[in-house]
Formats: sequence, C-alpha cells, structure tokens
Amino acid sequence: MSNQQTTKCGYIAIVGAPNAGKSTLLNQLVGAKIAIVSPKVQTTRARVTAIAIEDQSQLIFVDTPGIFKPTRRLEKAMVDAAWGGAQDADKIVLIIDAIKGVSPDVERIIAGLKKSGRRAHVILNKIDALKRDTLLGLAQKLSDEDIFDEVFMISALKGDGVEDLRVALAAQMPDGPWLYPEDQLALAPMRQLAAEVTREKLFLRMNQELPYSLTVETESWEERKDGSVKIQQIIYVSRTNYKPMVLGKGGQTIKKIGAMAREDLEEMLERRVHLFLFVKVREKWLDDPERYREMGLEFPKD
Ligand SMILES: Nc1nc2c(ncn2[C@@H]2O[C@H](COP(=O)(O)OP(=O)(O)OP(=O)(O)O)[C@@H](O)[C@H]2O)c(=O)[nH]1
Repeated sequence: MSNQQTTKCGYIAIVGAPNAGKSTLLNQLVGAKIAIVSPKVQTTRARVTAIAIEDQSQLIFVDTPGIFKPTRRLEKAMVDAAWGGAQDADKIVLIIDAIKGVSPDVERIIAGLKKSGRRAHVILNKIDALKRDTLLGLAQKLSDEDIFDEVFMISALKGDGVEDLRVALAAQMPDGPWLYPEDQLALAPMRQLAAEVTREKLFLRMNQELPYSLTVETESWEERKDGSVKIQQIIYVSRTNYKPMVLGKGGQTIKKIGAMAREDLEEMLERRVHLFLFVKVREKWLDDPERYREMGLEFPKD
C-alpha cells in the first residue's frame, strides 16, 4: 500500500514536425528500439506507445506521427491521430529541430496548441549541430510564447540532456499506481512493431518514391518450442510494376531486406527469428479503411 502512495504514472505526447527527432528521442528515453528512425520524412505512420521508468514514476509515451499540413487522405489520418494522442495526454512536449528553428510546420503546431488551450514543454533537439548563440536566441524566442512551461535543450542522437528531461517529466507525472508491469517496455502490439522494422529496411534500401506507396503487415506470429519465433509478413505494393522492384533481380533485394529486418528483430526480441516476406499487389490500399486500422489509425471521413 505504501508503495502505491509514492508512485506516479502519466501519459506524455511528443508532438513535432517530421524529422524533428521524435523517434530518436523515444529510443533514448526508453533505452530500447521501439520506434523507427529513418532520414526520410513521414516514416512514423502509426502511434507507437512506449514506457520508461524513472525512479518511482512510470512515463507512458505516445509518439505521434508528424503533424503537418494534410493534403492526402493518409496524411490527414496521421494528423488526426497525432492530435488525438496529444489531447489525451497528461503532458504535451513539442520537439523542435533546432537547426530548422521555427519552421512553418512548427508554427502550425504552435497554432494548434494555442487553439486547444493546452500548455506544453518545448524540446530543442539537435544541439550537437548548432552554435550556442543561435540556440539561445531560439530558446528566448520560444520562452516568450506564453503556452510553454519549460524549454529543454537536448541532442537525442548523442543523448545529451535526455536524462534531465526524463527526470523532470517523471517528477511532473500525477500520483497514482503504475498502469503497466515493469517489464512491459513496448505496448505497441509486437506484430505491428515487427512490420515497422521491415518497413524501415524497405525505406533504407529503396530510395525512390516507391516506399511511400507500400505497407507491411505481419500475417502470422508463431512462438516455437525451441524458443524461436516464426514471423510471416506481407509487403503490399500499390502497383503491379512495383513488385519486381521490391523483389529485385533473382529476389536479391527482398532477401537483403529480410536479412536486415531479421537481425533487428532478433536483437529486439532477444531470440532467434525466422522471417518470411511475401510481396502482394493491392491497388488502392491508400483508400482502404482496413489498412488504416492495421496501422492503428482512424480512417478520415472526408
Ligand atoms: N544531429 C542530430 N541529428 C538528429 C538528432 N536527433 C535526430 N536526428 C536525426 O534526424 C533525423 C530524423 O530523426 P527521427 O527520430 O526519425 O525523426 P522523427 O521526428 O521521428 O521523424 P518522423 O518519423 O518523420 O516523424 C534522423 O536522421 C536522425 O538521425 C540530434 O540530436 N542531432
């Protein structure tokens, strides 16, 4: 009972423009690979939830997909999901790429925050790549905005300032019992997480427009007696002529992608993984509500 009185627990929404470094920060905060990191924009499609424990506090992070001006249907779903996650949280944290500063994307988020009437913390990320004067000027500019409580300066990549941030957030969580068992680090269903890993490899491997028109789903997940796991995934492409591109000559490309994904999965799951990838053509998946549900997103009405 006494333990229950001293514990804290709360939800934290990390919002930010694409490429601000949300995934990198989340990985640092939690200390395990749970969100994907890729140099391309718009990689985090679905919300990934992760848990960090700091002292007596349990921090439940809602990593939101990039909030940006929606033009297409998928993008609109991502923005809706991002704001939905932010509204439900105990704390909202806006992460800004300090190299880019207050970009139009950031302005849009700040406007959204003001409209919602919520206060937030600001994180200035990528301080490793910035001059001190530029950084301080930016921090000053943001602390003039009356919706922000605190400004943190970090390098998610190098880990600088991340510990301070975690400690500060932990102290600010509401009192209450922990909602999740200590060993449950990643809430995102493992199947979805495994699909994200493969999608990350596709992104890295294929550097044209193609990756944006494909999606990965984990079809089956089979725990084996010998402690290994057999995972089957389907890579859906939107056009017939994309299929051979994903397969590569003699299946070389997909083989390579599979090998890279398997390696990551084995590290994450700490056991042997047998990964089987299949490529299927599914035209118009971008307009199919079912695919959105698979990614943990609501299908936007208009
Ligand atoms: N120099 C530097 N680069 C960083 C830092 N944090 C992240 N990056 C880089 O910025 C890029 C984007 O990082 P992500 O973590 O994928 O960004 P994100 O906000 O999750 O992106 P989306 O998935 O598009 O929402 C990657 O190339 C990272 O390596 C940092 O502290 N310093």
